[in-house]
Amino acid sequence: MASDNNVNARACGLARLAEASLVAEARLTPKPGLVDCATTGAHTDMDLSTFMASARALGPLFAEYVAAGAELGPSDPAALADAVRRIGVRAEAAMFAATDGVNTHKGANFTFALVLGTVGALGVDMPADGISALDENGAQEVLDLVSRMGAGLLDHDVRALHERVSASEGSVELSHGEALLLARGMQGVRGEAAQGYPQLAQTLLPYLRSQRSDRHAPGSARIVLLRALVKLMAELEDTNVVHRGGPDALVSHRAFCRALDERDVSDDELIRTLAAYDRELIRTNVSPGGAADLLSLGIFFALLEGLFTLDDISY
Ligand SMILES: CC(C)(COP(=O)(O)OP(=O)(O)OC[C@H]1O[C@@H](n2cnc3c(N)ncnc32)[C@H](O[C@H]2O[C@H](COP(=O)(O)OP(=O)(O)OP(=O)(O)O)[C@@H](O)[C@H]2O)[C@@H]1O)[C@@H](O)C(=O)NCCC(=O)NCCS
Ligand SMILES: Nc1ncnc2[nH]cnc12
Repeated sequence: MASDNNVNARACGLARLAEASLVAEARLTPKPGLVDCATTGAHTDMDLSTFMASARALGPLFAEYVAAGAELGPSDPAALADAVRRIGVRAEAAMFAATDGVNTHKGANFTFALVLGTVGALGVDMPADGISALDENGAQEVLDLVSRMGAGLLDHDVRALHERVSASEGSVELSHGEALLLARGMQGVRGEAAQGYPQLAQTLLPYLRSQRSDRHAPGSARIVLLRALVKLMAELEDTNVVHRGGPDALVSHRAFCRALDERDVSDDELIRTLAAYDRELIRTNVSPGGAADLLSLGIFFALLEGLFTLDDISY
């Protein structure tokens, strides 16, 4: 009985950190093209309250992902993927119910389902005062199991998509990601998962770890996370950008962010530049939602690694 209580307590604790990561991402300001405390970015159907309601609705399902992982363990990635996908369908429904049908976190839910199922399966604990729950090797072990689960899901979804298209007489209803997969071979969030979220492992986490020295200074986390977002946007093949602005929009978006990252501007100039870029992406209706999701994931790993506390990200 005690072990069940421990599992439930751990599941709820880790789910709270994941939910807090979604909130910290939504509240980070200014984010170009995205919903934050200042603007709704390139979105007319959602605002910060929509994201808060979405995160709150996903919280209990996040705990279910961890508990499912704890029950199954890491030995059968396909069974674990199947278990979290079944929960994920309910989580997606809970999100849409909380947002009146607006897609706030569909991609984030997919990503956190795989990651939370994995941390449950690997027995990752909650960080305690000054004690991290995960080190760099542990983070890579999580991403390796996520990659095995994601590869199976990608293969399944690509095969199912082609079967759907072949079986359909005429037009078939496709999501933005499915349309880009067929038209351009872009694998979107499914491809990121199948590769073990390379931008997280190779760019985002190394950068956050390099900034750990003054992480608790007031306002530090906000600036560090804004710079991290720029690094992500410079690299990510974000299907949101493409489905809204076409492939050329992704090329110019990544070029802008790469140049901004390389200039290593002052904090004040970073804020001014991102606020101005937000106005530009609003004008062109471009929203890098995929990068926003990966930032949420990076915040979650940073909490587990003790790089941030919940106070640090309560800006
Ligand atoms: C696996 C699914 C979740 C995939 O669903 P779908 O076929 O829709 O997949 P995609 O369109 O390819 O991407 C879904 C979202 O993933 C985010 N994303 C995009 N590119 C990347 C990337 N390279 N890396 C990581 N993540 C990426 C992005 O999500 C965020 O943006 C959305 C909000 O932006 P918005 O522009 O408003 O999006 P739309 O409403 O679609 O556009 P408009 O109409 O407004 O213009 C929001 O989702 C953010 O999270 C992509 O949108 C699904 O098939 C699935 O399996 N569902 C079952 C349930 C489940 O998840 N199971 C648990 C795990 S198995
Ligand atoms: N803050 C945000 N704004 C718009 N789309 C998002 N997808 C994930 N986070 C987002």
